[in-house]
Amino acid sequence: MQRSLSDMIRQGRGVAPADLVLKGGRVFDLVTGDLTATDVAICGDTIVGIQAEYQGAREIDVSGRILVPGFIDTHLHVESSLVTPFEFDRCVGPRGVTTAICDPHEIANVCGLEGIRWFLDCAGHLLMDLRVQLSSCVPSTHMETAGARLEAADLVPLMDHPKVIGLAEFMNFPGVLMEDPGCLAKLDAFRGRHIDGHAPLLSGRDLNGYLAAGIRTEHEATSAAEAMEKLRKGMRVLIREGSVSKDLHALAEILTERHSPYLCFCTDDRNPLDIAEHGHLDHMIRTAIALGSSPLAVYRAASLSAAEAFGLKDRGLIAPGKRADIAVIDSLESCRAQRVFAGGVELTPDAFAAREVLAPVARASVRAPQVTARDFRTAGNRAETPVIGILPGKIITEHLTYDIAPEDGDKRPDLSRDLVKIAVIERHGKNGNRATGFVKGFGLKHGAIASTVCHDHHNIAVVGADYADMALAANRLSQIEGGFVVAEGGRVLAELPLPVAGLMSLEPFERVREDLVALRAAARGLGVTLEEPFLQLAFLALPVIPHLKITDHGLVDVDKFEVIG
Ligand SMILES: Nc1ncnc2[nH]cnc12
Ligand SMILES: [Mn+2]
Repeated sequence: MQRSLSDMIRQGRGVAPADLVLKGGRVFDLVTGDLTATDVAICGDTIVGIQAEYQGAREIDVSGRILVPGFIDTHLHVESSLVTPFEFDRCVGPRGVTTAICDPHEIANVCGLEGIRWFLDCAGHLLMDLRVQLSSCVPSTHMETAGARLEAADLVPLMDHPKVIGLAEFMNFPGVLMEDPGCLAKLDAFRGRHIDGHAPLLSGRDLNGYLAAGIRTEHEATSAAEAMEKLRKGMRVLIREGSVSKDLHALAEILTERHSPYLCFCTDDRNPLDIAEHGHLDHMIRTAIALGSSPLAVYRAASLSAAEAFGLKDRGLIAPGKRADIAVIDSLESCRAQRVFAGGVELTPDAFAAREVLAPVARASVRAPQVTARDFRTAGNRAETPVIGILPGKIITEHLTYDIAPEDGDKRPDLSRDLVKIAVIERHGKNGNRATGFVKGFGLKHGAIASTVCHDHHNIAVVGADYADMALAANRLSQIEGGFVVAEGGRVLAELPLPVAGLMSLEPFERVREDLVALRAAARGLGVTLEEPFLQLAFLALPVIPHLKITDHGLVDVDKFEVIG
């Protein structure tokens, strides 16, 4: 909690004992790169003294440890962790993540402002500092049916909320370039404020036009060349390592000390299984150093550069006057957090247990039509068929074309060519739309997988080799308030209910991790070869990521920005 100025001045000067002193450690100085042996004096939520000896009302011995500024995830969707903000706080805080800048457009696509307000309310009860950007593109385009629509007038009343930094990722980049009135109204309302970007593969003059609109960051860069063009044009590049989008290896070469002030880290969408198995930003730090980036460059990206990119001047260094966000780690290279302090509060099980947990919103959010096997037939008299090509570890898909000859009026899955059926079913109770298509890359040989996590409109996505199993999996989602289902031979093999908006579980993150292990095993039993099939499925519906996607309106050629069938 915040102490008086007099208390902080006295404790910083050492004329009064500090509230807390971390003694005997070495601080990693992200300005000079030095590792300096020093006590760290903390008064309330603020660091007040370093590079001197201090006494404290409470003293913790951190001898042999290294102290680094708390890590900042600069772009994520908490919903993609599949747990509530409270469980997300408890899951990643102890790994050193003390600030997270989220875009709640997933829940906003289901229940609009109610979801954003719930996130803002939750943010006031967490130990980490969760900042909530205002979702700029709900729905992401005109080519999908979402549960809500947000215009500039909906967002402006929230723009000065203390937990709001600015406008969240402006994904509808075609809408910006085409001067869509709704897009321009939002950009105008937030003019001069922080606006996050999302412009995968956009370059040249069109990128210049997009940036001229005041958009400042990019987390969708998937190659070093793309990232360098965007750095050179003044964007902050947020290097991403999520559960599906894994760009760290491709971008590690640009993570130099020279570029590090303009580079940050983010996860975007990372589930509790990957967090448990590999880590969160701590995983990115370990990996980036192992790939050859210097610790100075890497820890700057994880904290100081992020703080400066988002105007969070009160953090990013272990220095007097900064928030007491501190990770006590074993070594720079392994980055295993031994103790973590957020705003001077140590992140312990008791501290998490003492939080007031708010009741969820958006229950019973699945209002989809019941479907039958017949609903998955794909009519068509031309054999030439567009097919979504999956690129493992990417959310960018290929626009493939295969000849699939209709049989008794239906284009059926062809497992010999790994061409399986995909469908999207509108589930917000708006119009009952259903669209079908083909996808290559799952490896699926039997059964079906269904999900209400279906970026970003979060309708029902179902992929399968058997229509009856597809119907069973899709209909089961209505019974469990949404989530993931694996079905085969007329039976549900595994499921993970996500009753909050059809996106988040009410269970502890440890339980969700266990359920994900069972789901992935069940999916592998169907022949699925993808490491993360559920999020990979979820992204096949996102019409602001090139090249071919599918929504409840039909197949979307993202490059042409139109529904093609
Ligand atoms: N959840 C998400 N929504 C929109 N664009 C994304 N790119 C990666 N993750 C995304
Ligand atoms: Mn994005």
